[in-house]
Amino acid sequence: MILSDKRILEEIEKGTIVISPYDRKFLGTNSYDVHLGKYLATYKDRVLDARRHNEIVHFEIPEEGFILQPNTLYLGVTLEYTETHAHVPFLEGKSSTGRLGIDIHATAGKGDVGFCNTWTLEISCAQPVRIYAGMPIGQLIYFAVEGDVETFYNKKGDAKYNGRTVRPVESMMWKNVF
Ligand SMILES: Nc1ccn([C@H]2C[C@H](O)[C@@H](COP(=O)(O)OP(=O)(O)OP(=O)(O)O)O2)c(=O)n1
Repeated sequence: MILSDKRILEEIEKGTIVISPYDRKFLGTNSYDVHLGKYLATYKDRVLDARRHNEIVHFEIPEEGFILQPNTLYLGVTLEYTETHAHVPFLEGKSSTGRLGIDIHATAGKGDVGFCNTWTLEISCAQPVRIYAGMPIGQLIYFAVEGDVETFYNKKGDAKYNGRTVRPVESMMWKNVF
């Protein structure tokens, strides 16, 4: 079950959903619009290695915007810091973003109950496209959970992406043992 606008508002009032900054006008019928933060990053190396810590270089989107190029993975970040303590948050693109040929996540759209942070975006594009800090980029939807949660993401000792990061966070796949 996906939460409606009224339910999202109730959860925000209870504190079980936190979205910061928050503006009522960004609440849709059953989603909340999130915006692109000013930091982007790209990997230093062209060839990535899933077993290694692949380092990234951060940069700021200038006032006049930044042109994304195809065949490059950009890491972006939502302007919004979020906390979701009782539901499963999902990050989805916006139709208007998709119609510009922009993908905002690569395979990972699901969040965990207890996730507290900004969202890292794995951005790619179909053709060159200029993007701007602060533009609407995606939407959060919230699912009700069936059953009790044993380990909330923010209580998991090995959670890789919890925290309060204003810049995108690179893959921590290297922390998995395989
Ligand atoms: N595009 C996305 C998708 C998810 N997340 C956040 C919300 C999730 O709660 C958290 C962890 O996501 P996964 O469980 O998919 O990631 P991993 O399994 O790789 O990491 P972990 O071992 O920490 O669970 O990352 C994010 O910032 N950006």
